[in-house]
Amino acid sequence: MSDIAIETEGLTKQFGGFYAVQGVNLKVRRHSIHALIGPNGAGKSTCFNLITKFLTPSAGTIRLEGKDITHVKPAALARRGMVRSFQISSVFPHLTCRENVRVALQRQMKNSYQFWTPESVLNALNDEVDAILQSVGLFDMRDTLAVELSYGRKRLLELATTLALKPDVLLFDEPMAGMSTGDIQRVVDLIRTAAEGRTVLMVEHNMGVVADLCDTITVLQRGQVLAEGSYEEVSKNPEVIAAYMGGHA
Ligand SMILES: Nc1ncnc2c1ncn2[C@@H]1O[C@H](COP(=O)(O)OP(=O)(O)OP(=O)(O)O)[C@@H](O)[C@H]1O
Repeated sequence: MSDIAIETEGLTKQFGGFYAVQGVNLKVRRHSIHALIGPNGAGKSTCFNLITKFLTPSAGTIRLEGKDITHVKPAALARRGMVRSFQISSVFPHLTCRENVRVALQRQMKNSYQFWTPESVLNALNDEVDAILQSVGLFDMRDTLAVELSYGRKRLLELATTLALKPDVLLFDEPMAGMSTGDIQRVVDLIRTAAEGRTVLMVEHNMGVVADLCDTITVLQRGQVLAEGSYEEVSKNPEVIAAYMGGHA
């Protein structure tokens, strides 16, 4: 078995005549933490949205564990073990933290439509729910409605619901965006823990986080791969430095 979890070949997205992503060949090693970085407008979000199937590529292929997923629907990806985190939509505002995580666990157990599941069975899930809430630091707020949580805590709850799905591959789009310094450190620690035995691909602007957390970094510029390697390697690359200076980043 190859050690590549996600692979893109010639990945391309055109908007009108404009190439937002052009011929991107990406290899994300299994059980690594891989970041997509680059100056504003480099094509990171487009690339990420192509891989998570929120956008349809104009050309190219995407493989997950060697299987072509180019035409697989986003909802079907979760069943293949690939889950995109930090979608506000993954949290139900009028359910408590506990209920939110429980719903996600039930989804993972493919019980989501069994509304008649006896309360005793559901209660058996509570230990697992509480363990997940502990791990993200929300145990004390287990009975609080999601809508009442601060922004940072809502994001932690989203991470909890994502972890409850037990994904093999976790995808994060700017997981630190809008978070306080304290929450950033918590999420860095959480992602590091969550990444054990999993593959993580993320778009991240915070270079401190990228340096601290990521094994491999792909630098995009004008829709193409400019450089790839460890943070040490790419941060010394003169072309990368020039790209960031040009982008005033
Ligand atoms: N739906 C769209 N229609 C037309 N152009 C688009 C569309 N989405 C993105 N683009 C363009 O594609 C290019 C890449 O955008 P993208 O958002 O992928 O870059 P990015 O690297 O994520 O940037 P940022 O760091 O600013 O989020 C930009 O020039 C953007 O204007």
